[in-house]
Amino acid sequence: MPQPVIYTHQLTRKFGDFVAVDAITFDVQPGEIFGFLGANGAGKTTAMRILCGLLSPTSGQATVAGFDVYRQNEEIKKQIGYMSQKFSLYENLTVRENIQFFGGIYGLSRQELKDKTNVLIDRLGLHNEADKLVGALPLGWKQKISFSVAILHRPKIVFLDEPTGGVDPITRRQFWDMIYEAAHDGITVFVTTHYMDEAEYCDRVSIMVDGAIAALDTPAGLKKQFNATNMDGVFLQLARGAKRGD
Ligand SMILES: Nc1ncnc2c1ncn2[C@@H]1O[C@H](COP(=O)(O)OP(=O)(O)OP(=O)(O)O)[C@@H](O)[C@H]1O
Repeated sequence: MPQPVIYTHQLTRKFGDFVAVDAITFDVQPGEIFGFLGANGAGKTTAMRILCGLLSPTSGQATVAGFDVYRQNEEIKKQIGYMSQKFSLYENLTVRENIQFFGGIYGLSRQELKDKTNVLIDRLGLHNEADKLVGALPLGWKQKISFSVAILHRPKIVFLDEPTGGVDPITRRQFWDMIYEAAHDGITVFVTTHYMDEAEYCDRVSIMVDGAIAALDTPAGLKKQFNATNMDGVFLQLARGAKRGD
C-alpha cells in the first residue's frame, strides 16, 4: 500500500464545548477522488480547514502529503491547491491576470507563468475571453478557470469545496471531466458536494453526520450496504438521523 496522501486518526475539533469534528479516522490514497459528504453543519468545512493547514485540531492526528497538521501547516500549504465556490477568482481582473496572479502566489517563476497561462488558455479554448474581466463570464467558466488555477502549480492534492454549486448538469459534467483528468495525472482530489450524482463519480465517499463519519466506502459499496439504488438513497438514510443542520 502506498503512503496515504491524507491520513487522519481520531481527528477532533471543538469550539468551546461544541464538538464540530468528532474523532474522524480515514485516509486518502494518491490519485484518488475522495468525496467528503455531509448535511449542512456536519463538520466538513472545519475538517477541510484543518487538512489545509488553516486550523489546528483539538486532538487526534492528521498528516497531509506526509506533513503534520499541528506543526507543519506552512509545508502543507505548499503541497495543496484549494478551490471553493465561495472564494474563486478576482472578478475585476481579466482571465489572464487572474491566472498570473494566482500562479505567482503559488510560487511559479515568470517564465513558467507565461508558458502555463498560454497552455491553459489554449486548453480551455479561452482565446477570445483571455483579456476580458472574469466578472463578465458565466459561472461555469469561472469554476473551470478557478479549478485550473488551483492545480496550476501541480499540487499533490487539491481540495474542492462545493466546486460546482449553482451550475447546470452539463457544465458540472464537463467540470468532472477536468477532475478526472487531474486525478489521472496523479493529483489527489478531495471534494465536498451536495450533488449526489457527483458522489457517484468519486472513487470513495465518506458521509459525515453530526461531526462523525457515519459511512465510508465506494459508491457501489455504500449502495449495497444501505440497500439503496442511488447515492441519494444512501445519503437520506444517514442524514435523516442528524441532529444538526437546516
Ligand atoms: N469558528 C467557529 N466557532 C463556533 N462554531 C463553529 C465555528 N466554525 C464552525 N462551527 C460550527 O461547527 C459546525 C460544523 O460547521 P462546518 O462549517 O464545518 O459544517 P459543514 O459540514 O461544512 O456545513 P456546510 O455544508 O453548511 O458548509 C456547525 O454547527 C458550525 O456552526
